[in-house]
Amino acid sequence: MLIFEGELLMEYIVHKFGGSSLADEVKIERVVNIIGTTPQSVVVSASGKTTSLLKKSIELALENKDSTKVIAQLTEHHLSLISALCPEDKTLKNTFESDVTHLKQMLTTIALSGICGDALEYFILGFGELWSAQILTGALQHKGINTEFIDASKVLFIDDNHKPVSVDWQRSQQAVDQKFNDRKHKTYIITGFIAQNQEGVRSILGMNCSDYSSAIFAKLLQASKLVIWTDVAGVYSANPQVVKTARQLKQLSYKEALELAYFGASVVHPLTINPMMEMGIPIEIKSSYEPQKQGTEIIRALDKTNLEQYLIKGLTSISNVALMRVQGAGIIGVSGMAAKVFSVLEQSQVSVMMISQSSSEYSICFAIEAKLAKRATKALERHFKAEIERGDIEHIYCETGYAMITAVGDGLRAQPGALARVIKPLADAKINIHAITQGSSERSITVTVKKEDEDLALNLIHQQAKNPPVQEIVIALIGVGGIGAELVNQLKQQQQVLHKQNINLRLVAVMSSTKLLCADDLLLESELLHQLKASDCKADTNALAKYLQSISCAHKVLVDATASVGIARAYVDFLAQGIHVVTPNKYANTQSMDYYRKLRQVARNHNVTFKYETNVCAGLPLISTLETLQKTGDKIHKIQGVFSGTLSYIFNEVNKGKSFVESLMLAYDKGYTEPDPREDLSGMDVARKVVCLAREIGVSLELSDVEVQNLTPENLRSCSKEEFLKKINSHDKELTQQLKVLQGKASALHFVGEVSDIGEAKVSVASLVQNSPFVSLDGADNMVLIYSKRYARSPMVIRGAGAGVEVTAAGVFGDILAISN
Ligand SMILES: Nc1ncnc2c1ncn2[C@@H]1O[C@H](COP(=O)(O)OP(=O)(O)O)[C@@H](O)[C@H]1O
Ligand SMILES: N[C@@H](CC(=O)OP(=O)(O)O)C(=O)O
Repeated sequence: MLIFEGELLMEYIVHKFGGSSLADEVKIERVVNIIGTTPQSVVVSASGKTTSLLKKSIELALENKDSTKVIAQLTEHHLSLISALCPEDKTLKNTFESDVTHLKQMLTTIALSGICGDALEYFILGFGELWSAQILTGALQHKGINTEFIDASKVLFIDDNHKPVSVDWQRSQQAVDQKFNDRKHKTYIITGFIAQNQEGVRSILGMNCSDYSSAIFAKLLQASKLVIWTDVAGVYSANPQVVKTARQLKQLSYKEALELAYFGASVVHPLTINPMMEMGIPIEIKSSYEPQKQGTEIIRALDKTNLEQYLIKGLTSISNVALMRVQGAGIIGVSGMAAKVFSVLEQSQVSVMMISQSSSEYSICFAIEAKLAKRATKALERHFKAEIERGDIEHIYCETGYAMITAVGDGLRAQPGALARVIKPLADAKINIHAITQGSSERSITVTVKKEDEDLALNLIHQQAKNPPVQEIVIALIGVGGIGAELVNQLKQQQQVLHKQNINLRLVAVMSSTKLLCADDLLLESELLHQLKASDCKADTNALAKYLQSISCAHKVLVDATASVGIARAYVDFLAQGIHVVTPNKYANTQSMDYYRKLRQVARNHNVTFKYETNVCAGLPLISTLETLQKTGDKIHKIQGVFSGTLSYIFNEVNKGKSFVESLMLAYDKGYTEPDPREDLSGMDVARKVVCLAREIGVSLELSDVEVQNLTPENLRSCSKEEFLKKINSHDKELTQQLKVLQGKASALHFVGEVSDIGEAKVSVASLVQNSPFVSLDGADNMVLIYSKRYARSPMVIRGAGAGVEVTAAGVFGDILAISN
C-alpha cells in the first residue's frame, strides 16, 4: 500500500512482462491494453529472443566470425516494432540506430582482440531491455497515456563482483524515491535485467533475472502486489510445454515457489521470491495472452484444503546437467574430503546442484551445469594432482548429457512408498536413473536421467502426482468400420467417467485404409470421421508409429479394428517400439506358430502387452478365463464351442424345422452373415478361432492342421458372390437332406469347433444329444464348453452374444483398460 500526501492509494501494482509477452507487435499491443491508463510501474524484459541473439553476436565475434546477419535480424525486428507502435517517435529511432552503431563497434573490438571481459559482455546484453522499454513507452505515449521510461542502470545499484549480485538497497531506495516522484499520475516503464555496478558501469543482475528486477522494484516502491505476466497462465504442476496434463496451481507458498523455481521451473526466477517473502508482497503469475484467466498466487499462508490430494505438488527439470564423480580408495575415511572437493568448486564459482556420497565414502558424486563441467574438472584435477598421481583418486569422472528432475511436495514427506512411486514408473519404462537424492526436508526427490529420457520421465512421474496416481493411456485406432466407430463412441461416452476414476484416455490418432489423422485428443471432435476423410495425411503405419513415438506417455496402445493381414503383420514393429497392441483381428494369432511366438517374445522384451480377448466370441471373457485357469494351476483338456454367431443362428433355425437355405437367407437378410456368406459357410472363421484357442492352451497348431467341414457346395466355391446367391437355392434340397441324415435320431445340429490338449482340432456339423448344453442355444449366441482338470465332470460354460459391434468394441475397450492395471 502507498500513501500519497495523506491520501490512501489502495493498490500500487508493479508488473513484469517477460520476453515472450513482448515478442512481436501484436503481443506488445496486448501489453498496452493490459497496462491501460492506471498509473503503475512496469518492468520489462528484452523482446523475444533478443538477449540470446546479443549473446550469439558476442560468441561469433569472439570466434572472429561474421555477426552481421544476427545484427541485421535484431535491427529489423526492433525497427519494425518502432514503425508499427510509435511511428512518429524519431528520437527513439535515432537512439536505437546509434545503439546499433555502438554495438557493431564493440563487436569489432571483440573480434580484433579475441577477448570479451564480463563487464563488456554485460553491457552489450543490456541493450535488449533498453530497446524494449523505450518501445513500450513509445507505444503507450502514442495512445496518449502519461508514461516515463526509466533506465534501471540509473537507479538500481549493485555489486556484481560475486554471484548472485548483491543490491545496494539504501542507495537504490534514495534514487527510486527521487525518480518515481509522480507515481500518482504516471506509468513508469522500467528496464528489467540491468543495473549499475560498483564501478558505475551498466551491468546485469544475472541471466533471466528480469523477474528479480521486478521484485526489487516492487520492494523499493512498496507495491501492494507484483504481477508477473508471461506466456502461460501461472505456475503449473510441471512445464506445460512438456507435460500436456500438467495442472495449474492456484496457490503456492513462497517456500514452495522457491523450491520449484530453484529446481528449474523457469516461469519465475528463484531470486524473485526472497524480497517478496520478506515484505509479504503477494506475487501473481498470469498469461498476457489470456489476461482474463485466473493465474497463480504466491503468498505466505495457504488454503490448506485438498493438501493430501497430491503426492507431488510440482515437478521441475534442469536440462544440460553434468554428473561428476571423484572416486578412489584413497578418499575412504579421509576426513574433510567432501569439504575439500566442494570448496575447490566454490572457489571456481561452480555451484553444485545435487550431491550424493556413497556410504562407503568410496565416491562423491555431484551434479553441476554442463557448461561448467570443463572448469570444474580442471580445478579438481589441479587441486588433487598429487592424489591422482599416487592413485588415491582414480580419476575425476565427468559426463554431460544428463537432466535433473525434481519432484516437490509436502505429500512426499515421510510418506512410506513415496520414493518408490517416483522411481517405479521409470524402471518400468526402462529409464536408467544415474543418481538420486531425497532432500533433507523430504519435501523433494531428485533423479538424474539421460537427457533423451527427460520428457518421458517427467510425464511418467507426473502421473504419480495425484493420490491415487493417474493412469494415462493414449490410443491410436486403425480401422473405422463398425467396430472402430463404435469403439470411438464408447470411449467418448466413458472418457469423463473414467477421468473421475483417475484414468485419462486420449485418442491421438485414427487411420482408415486411405487417411491418417493425428491430434492431441480426437475424442473431443464431434465430426471425427469427416475430419479423417478430409485429412491431408495418407494412411501410413510408419508415420503413425512415429507420431506415437513423439508422445510421452506410459501406455500407448495401437488398436487394430481392421480385418487386414497387412496391419496384423505390422504388430511386431509397434510392440518393438514400446506400443501395446489390442485387436479383434484374428490374423496375427493364426499366422504361423513362429510369428505367434515372435509377437509374444517381442512384447515381453519391450515390456508391453498384446491383447486380443475379442478374437474368439467377441466380448465374452474366454481368453482371459483360460489364462486365469492355467495360471492358477488348472489343466485344460478340451474346448468345444459354437463359435460363429452366423452359423449358430442358421442352425437354430434349421433345428426349428426350416430348410438350410431358407435359414441362411434369413441370416443374410438380417445382416448376420459376412457380406459374402461363403466366408461363414467355409468354416475358416471358426477354424481360426480354434487355432487361437489351441495355442492359448499350449498346443502348437497351424491352421492347416484343423479338419474343416466346408458347408458351401463344391461347384459354388469359386464363382462370384452374386452367382452364389442366385444358385444356392437350387442346392437347398440336397443340403437339407444331408443335414437330416446327419441328425438321425439326435436332438439338434450345430456347427461346432473343438480342440483337445493332444492337438486334435476340427470344425464340423455335430449332431447333439438331448443333454448337450448346445441344444439350449438360441438366436445368434455363442457357447463355449471348457473341460479341464477342475471342470472334469461338467464343463465350465460361457455363453452369450459372440458377435456384434457393440459387444466386440466393449471387449476391445476392456483390453485397453486392462493394460493400465
Ligand atoms: N512449472 C511450470 N509452470 C509454468 N511454466 C513453466 C513451468 N516450468 C517451466 N515453465 C516454462 O516457463 C515458461 C515461461 O518462462 P519464460 O520463458 O522465462 O517466460 P518470459 O519470457 O515471460 O520470462 C513457460 O512457457 C513454460 O514453458
Ligand atoms: N532478457 C534477459 C532477462 C530475462 O529475464 O528475460 P525473460 O523475462 O524473458 O526470461 C534474459 O534473457 O536473460
